[in-house]
Amino acid sequence: MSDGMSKATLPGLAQIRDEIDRLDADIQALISARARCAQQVALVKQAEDPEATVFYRPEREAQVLQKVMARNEGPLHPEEMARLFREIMSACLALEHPLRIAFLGPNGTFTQTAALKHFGHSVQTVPLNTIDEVFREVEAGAVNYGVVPVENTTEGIVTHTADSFLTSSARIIGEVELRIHHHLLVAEGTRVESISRIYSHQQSLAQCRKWLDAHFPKAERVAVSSNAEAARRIKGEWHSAAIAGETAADMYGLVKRHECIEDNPSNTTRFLIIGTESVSPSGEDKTSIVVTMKRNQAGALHDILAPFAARGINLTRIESRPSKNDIWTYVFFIDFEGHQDDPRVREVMSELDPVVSDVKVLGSYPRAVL
Ligand SMILES: O=C(O)C(=O)C[C@]1(C(=O)O)C=C[C@@H](O)C=C1
Repeated sequence: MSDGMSKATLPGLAQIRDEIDRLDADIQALISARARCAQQVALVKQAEDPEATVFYRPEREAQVLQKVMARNEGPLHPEEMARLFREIMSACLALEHPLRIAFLGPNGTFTQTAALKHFGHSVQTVPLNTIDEVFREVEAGAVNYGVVPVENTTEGIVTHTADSFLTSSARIIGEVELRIHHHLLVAEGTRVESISRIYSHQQSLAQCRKWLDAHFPKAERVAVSSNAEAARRIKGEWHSAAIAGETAADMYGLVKRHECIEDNPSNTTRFLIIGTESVSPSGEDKTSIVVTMKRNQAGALHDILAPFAARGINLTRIESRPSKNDIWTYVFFIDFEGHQDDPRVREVMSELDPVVSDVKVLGSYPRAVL
């Protein structure tokens, strides 16, 4: 016992369980009281803006989770405690207004896991076939928000997501990071010696390249549209395996033959939450912009970065992509710390204006808490 309680001073099992029952009743009453507060909040929000009531408030949710973690005294880990509150808030928000969240499907993808990590389990997740469709459904208002992958620590930027922002009116309203663990999955009864084909998404095959070279050098690697699709395919193929995550394994009733086979143990993917509203400052925010350079402009990158450096604003990502409009012109995707309403950020934006051909704010949003 870590707190020095010896066996002799421990209360009996029945007594401890009585105490747990009492605490559970208290916790339950408090959660119900909290849920009633959320119902009142919903009425206030509706009264303030009856035409376009915005129930989901990412900045407030981030603050609630930050407070939970800051005041946590153990023995539960701060992130574990925040995850519990994540679910309580998710249930409270569902009472106010149930959310529909589109994600890059099918069911069982890492993107769905990211969506549930961000919004909690009281939302309805809607699988869509492509990143384009997620953007379209969000813009059309057919769903409340969307979740798309944007970068991976091993494989870099998800170009399709980045390029979608060039033409879409959707805004970034949040981010979520997920540690990606890949497993080699087989159908019940498949013998490892008989595996001649391995299905997965192209990015996952790349993230497990060294492991595959070492363990299955002869197996054919087949890229499919998602890890969940790979898992679905091997259900009836006794000579095949799939590389996918925990959720897909559970969903399709597969056996994990080898666990955590990713080459980089800190393999992490960052996802963006997209919507149509702008988010108020939370105090711990990031802003994403896309800057179109002028053609053949000497020192262009320096001109873009100098205003940030002058104000000590930390850049968290900078990525260049070909602009879709003109050959040999480029756009820069830049993420930095701060909110677009911060005076320092406003100054940077007004300094950028004359030195670039275009600058578009994709959104300011709370830094990922979990
Ligand atoms: O504070 C609010 O605006 C609420 O609606 C309450 C609450 C919560 O449960 O704490 C629920 C949903 C919002 O996204 C943010 C917070």
